Order: sequence, then C-alpha cells, then structure tokens
Amino acid sequence: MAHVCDPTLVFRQLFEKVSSTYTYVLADANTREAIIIDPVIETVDRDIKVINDLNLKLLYAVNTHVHADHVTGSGQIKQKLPGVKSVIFDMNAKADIYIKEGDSLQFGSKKIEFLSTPGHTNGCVSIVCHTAKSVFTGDALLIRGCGRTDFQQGNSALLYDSVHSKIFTLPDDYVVFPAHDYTGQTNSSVGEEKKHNPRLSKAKEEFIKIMANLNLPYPAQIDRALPANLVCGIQN
Ligand SMILES: N[C@@H](CCC(=O)N[C@@H](CSS)C(=O)NCC(=O)O)C(=O)O
Ligand SMILES: [Fe+2]
Repeated sequence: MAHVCDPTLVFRQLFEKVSSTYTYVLADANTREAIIIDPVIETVDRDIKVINDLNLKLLYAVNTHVHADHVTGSGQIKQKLPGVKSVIFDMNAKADIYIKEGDSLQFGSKKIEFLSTPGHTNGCVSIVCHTAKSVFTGDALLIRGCGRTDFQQGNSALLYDSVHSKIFTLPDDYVVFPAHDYTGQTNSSVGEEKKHNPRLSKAKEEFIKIMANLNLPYPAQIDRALPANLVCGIQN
C-alpha cells in the first residue's frame, strides 16, 4: 500500500480496474475530516465503505479534470453522503465549488493547494499536499508518461509548460500520485520523472513530436463519460 510521509494524514490509494483509475482519500487523522480525489461511479460503494470504516467525514469530492475514460463518482457520492461538495476547475462542468490557480481547501488541519496544469485538457489541475510531500497530478503527469493531447482542447506545448513550470519545480522528493497507471505502478517522484520520464525529460520540440505520434485509440467509455462528467456523473 502506498504511504505518505505525514503521520497525521490518513491516506488511501484505491484502484478502479476497468479504466485503470486511481482514487485517493485523504483525511486529518485527528478531526477525521476528509476529501476524495477522482472517484469513479462504479466504485462509489467501495469508497464510501472505506470512508465509513475509517470513521471519516467526507467534505469534498474533487475531480482533477473532466475525465474522458470513466464516469465520475462525485454525483453519486453527494447523493449517498449529503453535505459533500463537488469541486472542479473547469467552469463548463457542474460542481458546487469552482477552484482556480492557487486556491486551497482545508480539511481539519490539513490543506491541499491547486495548481492549474492545462494541456491534457484546459481545466486540468494538480493538487499539492505539502505536509505529505505529495502531488496528485491527474492526467497531466503519469508515471513515465503523461496525458494525451489529441482531444478535449489538448495542447502538447501547453502540457509541457504546465508540467515543467508547475510540477517539476516542486521538490524532487515530492511523491507523484497520478490519476491512472496502465503498467501496475502506484507512484513516482518529481525527481524520478524529471530524469526518467521518456516524454517530458526531452526538449519541448521533441515532446511535441512524440505526442503527435502516439496514435492511441480513443478511451472505450469516452462517449458515455464526457457528457456525464459535465453534470457530475448524474444524468436525468
Ligand atoms: N485504454 C484506456 C484509455 C487510455 C487513455 O487514453 N488514457 C488517457 C488518460 S484517460 S483521459 C491518456 O492520456 N493516456 C496517455 C497514454 O500515454 O496512455 C481506456 O479505454 O479507457
Ligand atoms: Fe483524462
């Protein structure tokens, strides 16, 4: 199980295997106030059980962006745990709270800070928890990879700048927790990705060429996911 260096932060990394999505639960170990990052609709009941088993009080369900490969669980979580607020950067998507660059959210004595990291989508954010020396990168930075830039306002030059100016300027020992992994890895570090990321360690021009030649098939659930995620995963 993945760990973070803050002993008073409750931390769980959860996996949804159809879309290879990581969902994260973070909580203040004293007050038990919690947030969830990138929940998936199919695993909402599992996530709520974890939250209840650990005696946590969920305050916020945060999406790092409008996902194209799975339907968010935020809307169902709000139905099942009244009082939870959904949080997103992208103003096109329905949410209770719209965050912007530099905003932070508090849960107990713990704080997460939002960095705007566009390029995979315009509305992508990375979420930093300094006490845990961790960054939740969504699809901007994956372990030895990065988010594709061939749909949803994707822009590889912008993604390169986002990662280099916002994520790669964090300390090298900060742990990188992505929204997906397709190879069985759970986390990396800023220093490791700066050195070994086969795309983002290259010069910008080369990165742009690599991204233009990925030729990836569209995510299997894209037609269902994109419209649903504009309305928090719940369609009438
Ligand atoms: N096969 C998966 C989709 C894989 C995929 O396209 N992943 C996205 C992140 S979800 S928007 C991506 O950016 N991948 C980058 C890469 O290099 O793989 C499915 O059908 O769901
Ligand atoms: Fe994505």
